[in-house]
Amino acid sequence: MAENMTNEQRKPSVIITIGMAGSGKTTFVQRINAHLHAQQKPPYILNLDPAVTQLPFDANIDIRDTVDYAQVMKQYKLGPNGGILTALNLFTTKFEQVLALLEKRASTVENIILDTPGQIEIFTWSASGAIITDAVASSFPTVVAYIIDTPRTSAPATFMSNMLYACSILYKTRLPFILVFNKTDVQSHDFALEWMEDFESFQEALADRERLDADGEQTYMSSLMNSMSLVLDEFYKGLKCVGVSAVTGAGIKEFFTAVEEAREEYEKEYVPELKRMMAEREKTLETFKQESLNAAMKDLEVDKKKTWTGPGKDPRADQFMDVEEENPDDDDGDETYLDPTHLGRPYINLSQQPQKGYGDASKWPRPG
Ligand SMILES: Nc1nc2c(ncn2[C@@H]2O[C@H](COP(=O)(O)OP(=O)(O)OP(=O)(O)O)[C@@H](O)[C@H]2O)c(=O)[nH]1
Repeated sequence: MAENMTNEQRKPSVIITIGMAGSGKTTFVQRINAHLHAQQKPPYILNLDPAVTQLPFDANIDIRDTVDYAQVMKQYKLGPNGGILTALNLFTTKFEQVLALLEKRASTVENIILDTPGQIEIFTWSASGAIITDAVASSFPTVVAYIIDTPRTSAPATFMSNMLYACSILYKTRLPFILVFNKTDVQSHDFALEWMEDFESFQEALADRERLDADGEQTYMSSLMNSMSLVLDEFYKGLKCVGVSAVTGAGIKEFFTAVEEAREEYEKEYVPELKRMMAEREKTLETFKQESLNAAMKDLEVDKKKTWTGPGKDPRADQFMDVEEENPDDDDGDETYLDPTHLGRPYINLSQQPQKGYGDASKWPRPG
């Protein structure tokens, strides 16, 4: 798909930067921004962190322009994390406008970068984070850049926790994933590559730090870590890894090579899955609509056939015939035949227009 596109048609890549607090997301965004500016290809940047006080780059769209995080905390009597989450939720209600702006700029930029809140779970485990991710991924080739603080991940247990977190995000978003080992100016990421490529070397690193219980047996923690590292071995297989230093700029070129590869993966794997999901959702919705309609018609039919045992003519007979022509202003108190609420189950309101925008889940399904 991507290969056939001319430059005019080529959509920008969206890079979503995610990482633990202090891993260097903002510095990394600043670095790739400088790199792209030096190549005369300025990116379009979205800041999604309402609590950041100073940004070392100019964001084209800044959540802080829309939502006053301090005011949100005060107004809703929230703590810092609740305030950030609520601010993000409020911003997400306007995300269709953000998408419209991105679409408008799509022909003039090659990269769109999202800087996410410092507290990783606010983006990765919130409905807003999922809506934003699905929305951009349904419109543009999107990759997740998972920023890792390399020096702080050099202990096997910490490394594994970080990888498990990365794994959970990968399975949640289903998007192409790049592990960005940051701060390589302080410590090289070679140890991580070795652990990821060679399962036994990681096992050895674990064994070096293994604590045995009083009987000289493996502790529960040690055996748990061994089992989990086996699971992760599978996860590492499809991953792209780069070592960078957001401070010195080392590895940034390699990062963009990885983005290019991830883009192809998006086209090959994410897009077909997205299309399949959309078609499936459309089909389910159609079936549900038809079933609701059939059920309503059947109920109507049953009622119609009920033998009238009262005196004189069946008073409902006229209503059955008049259903289509009925004047809504004639309130005779007995016009519930076509009101599906009496069925006591969800129904499709055929008169309701599909809701456009962020809430339209059928537009932004999540593959998988
Ligand atoms: N040595 C070194 N320090 C770095 C690098 N990248 C970031 N830092 C430092 O790491 C600290 C955190 O960097 P930030 O960019 O604020 O990290 P962040 O993930 O955006 O932080 P929050 O959003 O507040 O969670 C700062 O002191 C940076 O100077 C790097 O490549 N090398």
